[in-house]
Amino acid sequence: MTQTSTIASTREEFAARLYGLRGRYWDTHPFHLRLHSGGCTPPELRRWVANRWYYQLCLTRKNAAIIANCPLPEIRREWTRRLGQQDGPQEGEGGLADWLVLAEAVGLDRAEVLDERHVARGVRFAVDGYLHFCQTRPWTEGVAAALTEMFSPDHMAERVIAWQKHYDWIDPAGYAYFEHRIPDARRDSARTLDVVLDHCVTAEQQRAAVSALAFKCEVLRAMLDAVDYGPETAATVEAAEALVPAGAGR
Ligand SMILES: O=C(O)c1cc(C(=O)O)c2c(n1)C(=O)C(=O)c1cc(C(=O)O)[nH]c1-2
Repeated sequence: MTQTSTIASTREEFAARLYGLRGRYWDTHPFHLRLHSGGCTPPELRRWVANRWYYQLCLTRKNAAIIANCPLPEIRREWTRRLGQQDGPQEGEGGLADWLVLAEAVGLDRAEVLDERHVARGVRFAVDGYLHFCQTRPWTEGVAAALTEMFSPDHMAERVIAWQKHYDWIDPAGYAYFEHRIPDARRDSARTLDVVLDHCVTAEQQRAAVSALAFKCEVLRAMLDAVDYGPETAATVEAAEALVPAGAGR
């Protein structure tokens, strides 16, 4: 029988345990490797962008859930700043607006992103699972799950270089999202790590934080499994209704 330790790690050991999950980050997923090596077709690249939209949409809601679950005013005050990052101070500004510019830069219409027609069912389940996790777990675990951002800046920077090299048909205006996000992610993730190290101090809390970060790595990789699988999307109401024989039940 394996014994789970009841002795908390030191701050340094705990940070090393969190960094230890680096290998499970989505940068090494086969789809990302292919995307960065120039092996994706334009429709595949568009599928990645249209599916990531669903993740971007979830970010403000999961941050609001973390705030709702947190009893500490100083953390709530600080986390509130993150609510504006995707939504922006007004219409047409912020991360979501930048993502729509990216979508157009790769040849998608705004409408087909907004109506989520390309969102794969696996992406929907993975992202909804992440939101549910942040809504139902202690706030410290929601914060720990955001630590994938520690691994994201280099990956995002490599993405921009790879796309510019291999997909020169992309309108450069589309890179604004990553240009804004890379410095923000460096700053946010350093702060997120401090919050986790400060507030997860018992062996149990530290174990839960490591497991939250592992879960988030699985969420991100599951999204890519679904994007890699193909263009089949989740059944919409319209698609379900199309299966009903004409006149049936009417
Ligand atoms: O493009 C990427 O590879 C990537 C990864 C991640 C991540 O690792 O969670 C985020 C983002 N981008 C991102 O743009 C973003 O706003 C973001 C917020 C969060 C989070 O968990 O709070 N992760 C990420």
